[in-house]
Amino acid sequence: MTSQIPTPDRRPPRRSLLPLAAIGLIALGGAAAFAWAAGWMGSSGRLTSQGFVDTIEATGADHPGFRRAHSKGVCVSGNFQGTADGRALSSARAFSQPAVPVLGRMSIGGGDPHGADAAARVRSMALLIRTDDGQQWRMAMNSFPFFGAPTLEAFLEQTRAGIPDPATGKPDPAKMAAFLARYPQARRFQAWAKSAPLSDSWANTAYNGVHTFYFINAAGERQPVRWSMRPQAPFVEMDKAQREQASADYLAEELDRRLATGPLRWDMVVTLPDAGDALDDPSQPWPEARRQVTVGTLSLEQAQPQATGPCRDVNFDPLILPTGVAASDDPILAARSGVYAQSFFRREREIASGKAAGATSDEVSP
Ligand code: HEM
Repeated sequence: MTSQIPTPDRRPPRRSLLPLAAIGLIALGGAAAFAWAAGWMGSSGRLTSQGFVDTIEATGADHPGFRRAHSKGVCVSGNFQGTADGRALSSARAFSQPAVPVLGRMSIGGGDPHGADAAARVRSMALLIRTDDGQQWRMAMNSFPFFGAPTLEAFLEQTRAGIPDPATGKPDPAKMAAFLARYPQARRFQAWAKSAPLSDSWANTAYNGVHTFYFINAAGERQPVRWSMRPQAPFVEMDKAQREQASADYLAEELDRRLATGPLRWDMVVTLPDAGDALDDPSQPWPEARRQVTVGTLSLEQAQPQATGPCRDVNFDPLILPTGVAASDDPILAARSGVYAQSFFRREREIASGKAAGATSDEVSP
């Protein structure tokens, strides 16, 4: 791995510590009673990002200084080049500036910063695109094609179902069964998780933004989109036996080998909905036949361990958007901003107070 990744702006993101007051509006009737019972509401009675992060933390061991989710990853860097089709849909400078510098992070799902790469069902890509007009576009995408829960309350219940039972040290399967009974639409995600083949690399995996955003062009026209990064590297499946034999840092090592031979590229593709497609529920996929437009190419050139790399202290808040891109009314998207800020605050405080040796050494694994 190289050490030439440019140092990012370490100022707190503009939306850091954004309270979940807005989300409080959705806590109506039974949902509010449920959230209170679930421990997600603070003593003020409001929904809080602190409560959500507390719940995530309760699902596993403490790892001071690390992200509370997607804890294991590496920093990457490269550039983004927009297309004419991208410029027609959005006035974001990322589509018109030649080769915009990108700082990113490739990660695996889960809260264990020392977990086995190949065992992770979910792989991820986060990007910070900084354009020469002083604006930033941050995004955090996953390998799943749609989210696993239709609402915040549902996702909280799913997260709580993953908290180990003190009697067994393992999550109680009855709680996950209760979640699926209450939210049958979540079975679609379970089916994806069981059946979708895993690739043998971060480089040949597609990453999906999942939420709806709006692209706004120079004429002020607003187009709903969902974006994905589609790898130019061909898909190669990694079967169960190969995954079980792989080293703990398999994905990072494999990425280094590929980068040593040249840049890795993804096409940024946006899907446009038809009337009636869900705009505010990321658990509802849009039909495959919807129109798709290639709006840019991402090239990654370098990687670096997160403990010493510039992505460690970045909050890839998906609501930090440039002019020309706007958030939809998806309440899960809105909630992520506050929850990520809370996770960021906790991990940075642990690092600053010297409680996070594992997150600051130059070793990714202990
Ligand atoms: C309410 C729903 C969600 C919650 C509560 C949640 C929670 C979190 C938390 C706490 C972090 C760590 C943030 C940090 O410390 O910087 C995180 C990271 C991440 N999340 Fe989520 N998440 C949610 C939904 C999603 C969705 C829908 C996606 C993708 C489509 C996603 C993708 C990611 C990625 C890629 C990262 C790692 C970003 C990085 O590399 O820094 N999350 N999430």
